[in-house]
Order: sequence, then C-alpha cells, then structure tokens
Amino acid sequence: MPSSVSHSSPACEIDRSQPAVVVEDLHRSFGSLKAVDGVSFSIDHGRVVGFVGANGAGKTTTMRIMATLDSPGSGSVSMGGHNVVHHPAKVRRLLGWMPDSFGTYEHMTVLEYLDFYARALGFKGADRLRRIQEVMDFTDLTPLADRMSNKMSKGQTQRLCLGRALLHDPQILILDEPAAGLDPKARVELKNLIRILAQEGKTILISSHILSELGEMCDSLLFIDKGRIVHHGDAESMVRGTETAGETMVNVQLAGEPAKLIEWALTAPLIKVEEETRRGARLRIQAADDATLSGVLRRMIQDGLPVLDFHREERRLEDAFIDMLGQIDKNTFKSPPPGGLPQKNAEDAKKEGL
Ligand SMILES: Nc1ncnc2c1ncn2[C@@H]1O[C@H](COP(=O)(O)OP(=O)(O)OP(=O)(O)O)[C@@H](O)[C@H]1O
Repeated sequence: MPSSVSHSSPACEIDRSQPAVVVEDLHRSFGSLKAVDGVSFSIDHGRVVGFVGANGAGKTTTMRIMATLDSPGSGSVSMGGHNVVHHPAKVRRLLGWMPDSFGTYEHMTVLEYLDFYARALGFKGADRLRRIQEVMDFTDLTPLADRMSNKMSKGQTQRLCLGRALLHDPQILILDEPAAGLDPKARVELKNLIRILAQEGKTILISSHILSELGEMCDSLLFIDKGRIVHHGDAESMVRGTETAGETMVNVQLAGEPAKLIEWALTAPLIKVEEETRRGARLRIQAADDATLSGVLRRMIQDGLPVLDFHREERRLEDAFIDMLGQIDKNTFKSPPPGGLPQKNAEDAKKEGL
C-alpha cells in the first residue's frame, strides 16, 4: 500500500491562524429532542480526535452540521476558518466526509464510481485519471477497479467510501463510524490508512464505539453524552481522571465452573463482580495494596476455588467512560443471595488481612 495520498493542487485556502475546527455552543433539536445541546470544542491542525458516545448521543448530528449537511439551531461551526453556514462551498472543498452508511450505485464499477465523483468535483482529463489512480492505490482498490461497487465486502466498501472522501485531497476529514461492521483484518487496514493520513498532517475527527482502538489512534478523545460534551482529553488522562483511589480491577480465571467464583465473590468482603467472563470474572477489589490483593488470592484458594489465573488489569477506557457517565450497569454489582454470608465492612476486612 502506498504511503501517501496527497495531491499537488491545494483543495481550498485554509486559515492556519485559528484551530482547524471550532465548534461553539452548538444546538440542534428535533422537535422537543435536544440532539445537540450546547456542544463546544476545537481541534488544532493535524490532530486526530476520537468522537465517542453511546447510540443517540449526538455524534452524527454534530458531524453532519460540521459537514454542511444540516444547519445548527444555534451556535457556530468553523472549519479551516470558514463558517459552515455562511461559506458551505469553501468548507466542502477542504472537507472529506465519510458517512456511517452510504449508497453505492448499481451497474457502476469502482473505477466508474470514483470517476463519477471526481468529475463532480471538477477534475478534468489526465489530472482526473491520475487522481483516481492515486486514490485507488492508496485505498488498495486498484485490483478491484472493475468490480461492481455494490458487490463488495464491507471492508472494501468502506475503503471505497474513504477513497471517495479523499478525491479532492481534503485537509480535514470527518469519519463517522468508519470501522463499524469491519472484521479485525479490515479494521487494521483502515487504521493503517488513517495513521498515514494523520502523518500527512490532516485533521481528523473520527467517531467509533471501539474505544480501545480510538485510544491508540487518536491524540485526544471527545466524549459526548445526551448532546453535551462531557470530556475532552487524551485517553490516559481520561483513564486516570476516573480512577477510583484505592481500587483495583483483577481478572480471575478458574479451571472449573466460573459460577463458583461469582458465588464466592458475592459473599466476599471488598469485592464486587464487574463483569462475568467465559472462564471467570473481572473483579473490582476495594484495595490497591499488595498485601490485601494477595490476601484475596489466598482466601480464594483456601475456599477451594481452582484459580488458574489472577492478575491486575490495566484500567480500560470503556470502564473509565462508563464510570464517568455514572452508568455502571447495576446488574453487575449483585447483592449477596438471601441467607448468604453478610458482607464485612471494608475496614474490618482490611484488619483481617483481606
Ligand atoms: N433527522 C432526525 N429526526 C429526528 N430525530 C433525529 C434525527 N437525527 C437524529 N435524531 C435523534 O437525535 C439524537 C442524536 O442522534 P445522532 O444520530 O446524532 O446520535 P449518534 O451519537 O450519532 O448515535 P449512533 O451512534 O447511534 O449513530 C437521537 O436521539 C436521534 O434519534
């Protein structure tokens, strides 16, 4: 795969005296529903920012306004120094938009599809053919040039959609869920393309539900919930910021029935079941010191649990996000069964070396 997809002619003038993207107090409602409710953020040139939020949080609505496809109720958005409402044509010239779903046309090959959009963008003659070839090489679509565009795999279709968005060599890219539905190999390929685009200095806003991948790929993460930005920072500070002092997440695997571990954890002091896993569970232990953690392991073994693996986990971005929103699924914090052993309080348990 080639290492670059830059084009010699600039797509549109871009004002570098201000951030590439500035969103200020953006609102957009559908009837009584406030889909975007006072969103503000900015993105510096050449940064890759992940846009994260639950279904219906307001990501697509925000991105569509940024891409000039919808109008704000109030507030303002400027892309490359151009206001999306006052100068949509300028914004479109410097912007590549990859929607979360897009239509391909029947009876149109990959080459014809890209050619159609290249013509619409004003490319002419040899320049157009050269540009299409550059984009097909970059997205690894050259071997598929004659393939019907509506008869491709999801990964190939996403590469075509990205290729279409790159034709005019935009400086800013907005990618809405580009990795959705891709298998692991296709996700890695897409991630590599995004990494190269980032190295070329493009400003990229990318939404996804796969937080761990976004954490690796992005300089910072923008978290949105119910139409409001709830955090903007790098993945590490996000994880640190939501860390609960004195807690440790431990992943435990058993040789036998995982249910035994869950049953045991329900009655054990200091321990909550964060998530049941195929062979055991992730446990949230209200302690961070070695003595207490080794005491927990000792107690498991004394109580006859066939422990195969017991290790501290790095805190996951998903956990941090859920904690931040205060949306921990209460079902994972099960109460002791009726008639079960009473929970000791944390202080008592610590005194007993647990
Ligand atoms: N055209 C529309 N008409 C009515 N409601 C809409 C419209 N577009 C979006 N909404 C609503 O606005 C809210 C935000 O939707 P949006 O698509 O922006 O969320 P999202 O974060 O992109 O979600 P997802 O991850 O599911 O794509 C949702 O409740 C959605 O149902």
